[in-house]
Amino acid sequence: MLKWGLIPVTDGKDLISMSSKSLDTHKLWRSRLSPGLSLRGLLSDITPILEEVEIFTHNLKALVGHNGQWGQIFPVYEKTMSLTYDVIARVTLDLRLHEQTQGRGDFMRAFYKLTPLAKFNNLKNRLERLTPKYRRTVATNSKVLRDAILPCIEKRLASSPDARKTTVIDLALDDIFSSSQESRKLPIDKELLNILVSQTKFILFAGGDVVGLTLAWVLYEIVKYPSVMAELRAEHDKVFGTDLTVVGEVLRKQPYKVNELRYTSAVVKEALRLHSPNQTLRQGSLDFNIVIDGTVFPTNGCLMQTSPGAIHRREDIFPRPTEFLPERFLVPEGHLLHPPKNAYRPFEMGNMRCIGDGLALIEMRLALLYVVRELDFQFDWDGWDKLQGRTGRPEMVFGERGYQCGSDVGRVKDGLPTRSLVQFMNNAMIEVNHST
Ligand code: HEM
Repeated sequence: MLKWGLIPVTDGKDLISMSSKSLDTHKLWRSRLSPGLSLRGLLSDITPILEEVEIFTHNLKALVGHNGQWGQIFPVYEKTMSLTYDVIARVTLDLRLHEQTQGRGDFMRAFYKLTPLAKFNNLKNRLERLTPKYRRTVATNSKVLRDAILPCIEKRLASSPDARKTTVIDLALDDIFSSSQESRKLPIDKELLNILVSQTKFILFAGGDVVGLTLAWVLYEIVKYPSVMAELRAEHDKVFGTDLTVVGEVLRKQPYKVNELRYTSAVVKEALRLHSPNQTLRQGSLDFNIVIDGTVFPTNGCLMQTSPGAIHRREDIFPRPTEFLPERFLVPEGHLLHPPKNAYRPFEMGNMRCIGDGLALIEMRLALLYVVRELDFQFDWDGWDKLQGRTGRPEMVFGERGYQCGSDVGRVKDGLPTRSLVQFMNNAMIEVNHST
């Protein structure tokens, strides 16, 4: 069922689709794709992530107001999304999308034509797949993606055996060729090439929107809680010193320093607690039943859904559930706020647990490190309503203008309309050069 849903995006040759057919194949490919996303793999070449975070910061700084004023309103979600796709494409395959510098390109346009076609297998959706329009959309846009991905894979294949290899696909290729008699060169088996294209698309699908969304929520929460913002800035000063111009240099020499940002990490985790994916899906099987109060529920032929977001807001598990309390992730075991074992699960658990959690956490920590000491933010829904010509009662959920809406992983209402301002530090305004 999951495989059927993913066919328009990945041709059904991706990690999740593999799990529907054979858990062993899923396990093998999971082990091949994981090294490039491991903490060690990512920190061994942090430059691509840093470069993209630096562009993100530069772009936000370009939107501050002049003379210490708040700048124009912009949906910050669009910026966080461009950042995450630029990062993930580089980390996966050294594919440069340039979404942050050149705006929406052909690749992402094609990608976003395909992803809404990932749907449940029901009569209506089966009929849709028979239409010429559906077939045309899939064929045209899949070609755009393949034409961009294939040359990158071929370049990786052609690279010298001694060249330093850090991307997800590079390390997967190392594994494939280390266990076979063949050497790492073209041409390779056509089906293997198809699988690599499919896995690349799937990694973007699984890890793109969700990181962009979470980062927007992190910003939302830290603006709501000024004491958290202050603590973040204090930690950044403590770990990296107060000279903001050397942060990149320090990180390039000592990437492991990012692990010293314990409070920043806790802030990201707490934002993920409150704004977790609404659902995750697993394929049921003959050998897996759910037992509730002694009643056995077979799962074969069903999709099972969990909702980490709902668990994370249970008061009996997470006391003061609606408050933003990063200290939950800093207090020792046994403390009332310490999350009980297995309760905190934004990346889910088990053999299909997220393999991109390390990248997500590093990227968000770095974005905060670069941005919060340079800029202040405010969210201006009233100003946004005016710009959109909206009148009438504002839409709210739980008394807040900022809420999650939309389908799939969702999006932040109105893309989180934001204004930014240069941050004052040590009574001196940080220089922001509007012309760069
Ligand atoms: C805040 C960020 C993220 C969240 C909340 C998240 C959440 C999840 C969850 C809940 C699952 C498990 C689904 C299930 O159990 O059925 C999952 C799987 C997965 N995620 Fe993530 N993810 C994030 C970022 C990423 C990133 C950045 C990548 C890639 C670079 C990624 C790649 C994957 C892959 C490949 C799987 C499938 C694993 C498998 O089937 O073995 N994710 N993610």
